[in-house]
Amino acid sequence: MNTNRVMILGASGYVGGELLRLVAHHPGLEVAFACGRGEAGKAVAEVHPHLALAYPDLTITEYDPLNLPEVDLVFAALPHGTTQALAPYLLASGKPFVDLGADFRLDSAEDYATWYGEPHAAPQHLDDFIYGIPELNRDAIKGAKAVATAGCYATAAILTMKPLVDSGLVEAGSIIVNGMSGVSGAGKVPSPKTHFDSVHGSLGAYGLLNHRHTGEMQMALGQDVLFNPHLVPMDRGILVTCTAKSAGEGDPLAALAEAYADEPFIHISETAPATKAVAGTNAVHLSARRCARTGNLLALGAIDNLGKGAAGQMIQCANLMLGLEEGAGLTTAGVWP
Ligand SMILES: NC(=O)C1=CN([C@@H]2O[C@H](COP(=O)(O)OP(=O)(O)OC[C@H]3O[C@@H](n4cnc5c(N)ncnc54)[C@H](OP(=O)(O)O)[C@@H]3O)[C@@H](O)[C@H]2O)C=CC1
Ligand SMILES: CC(=O)N[C@@H](CCC(=O)OP(=O)(O)O)C(=O)O
Repeated sequence: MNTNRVMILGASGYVGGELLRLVAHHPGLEVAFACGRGEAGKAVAEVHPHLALAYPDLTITEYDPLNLPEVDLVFAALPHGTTQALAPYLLASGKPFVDLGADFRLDSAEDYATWYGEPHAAPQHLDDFIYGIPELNRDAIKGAKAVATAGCYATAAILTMKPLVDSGLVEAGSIIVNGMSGVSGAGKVPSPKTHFDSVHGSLGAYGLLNHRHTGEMQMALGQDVLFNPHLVPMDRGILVTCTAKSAGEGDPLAALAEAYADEPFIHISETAPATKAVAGTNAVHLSARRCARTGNLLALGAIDNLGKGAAGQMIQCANLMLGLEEGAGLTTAGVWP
């Protein structure tokens, strides 16, 4: 397999660290530049000690969007808003670009303003990006120069509910997504809400009624969604427990099995999924059933927020864009316990 040289923007962050970890074992990618901001000048082994053996000589560097080096693909795992300023340069360079921030995920500048509370700074480039969930948009991603990979909660909720919606099993507007995330979903910089003392031994809801991932869920599912996120005292993982009123008699588990029969990263089971089984992987574990008493639908999905919810999905998209095998570098099995 040819080796493609990649540049990682945000390499000193949590997702950037996960990208570095996955690229270290990828047969078709190698890290040419690992870029950061405040951590520039430090060794990768200092910023990410778990990667010391994989990258003994690599240093985090600054980057200049006006002088992008010769690379085969750019990954960006930067705070929301940052790539709106970078996109014009990256797109002009013609280099394949996989973005993880929310800047180019939504269909319109109006939707972005609704969910992010600020005007979009580069609305002319919204149409240049394909929404990055390969199980939904594989062919479009293959031909894309720029992909905006989905948010972590959104990935879990969309993959869990879309087959049920597409099979006509869901009464429109009745979907409720209860999402539970590990604290790494909030990035590496602690806040009063993510401080150890706030999270340890506690479970709380946040972002009620207006969490920004609701917009992505509604865009992909084509109907209103009530999304209830919760912060869980664990490092990694997202579980979504979704309910909806039933609009048909079909079996929701069969709908999942049929929709994802050929999907290498999706595992369907009668057993309710849990986050630990997907930790460190690109796997999506799904289950669904109908409540015999109420007739309501229940569907569950588990992913690693840093894996399929972030770096894993970015690499899956990059593989498609570069013409590599879709699962290259993503075959890691989980760990247990
Ligand atoms: N964590 C998760 O599970 C998921 C995160 N995301 C999204 O991915 C992106 C990255 O998340 P995450 O890795 O958790 O965040 P972190 O806070 O852990 O890392 C942010 C990275 O961006 C760099 N950075 C910060 N501010 C700027 C800036 N103004 N200009 C350039 N670089 C900057 C930091 O560099 P330095 O530290 O050197 O200053 C660091 O490398 C975010 O948009 C996030 O919403 C999406 C899905 C899941
Ligand atoms: C636990 C936690 O705080 N999770 C983040 C998840 C979103 C995120 O990381 O951003 P993306 O939109 O890029 O996925 C949050 O609720 O804001």
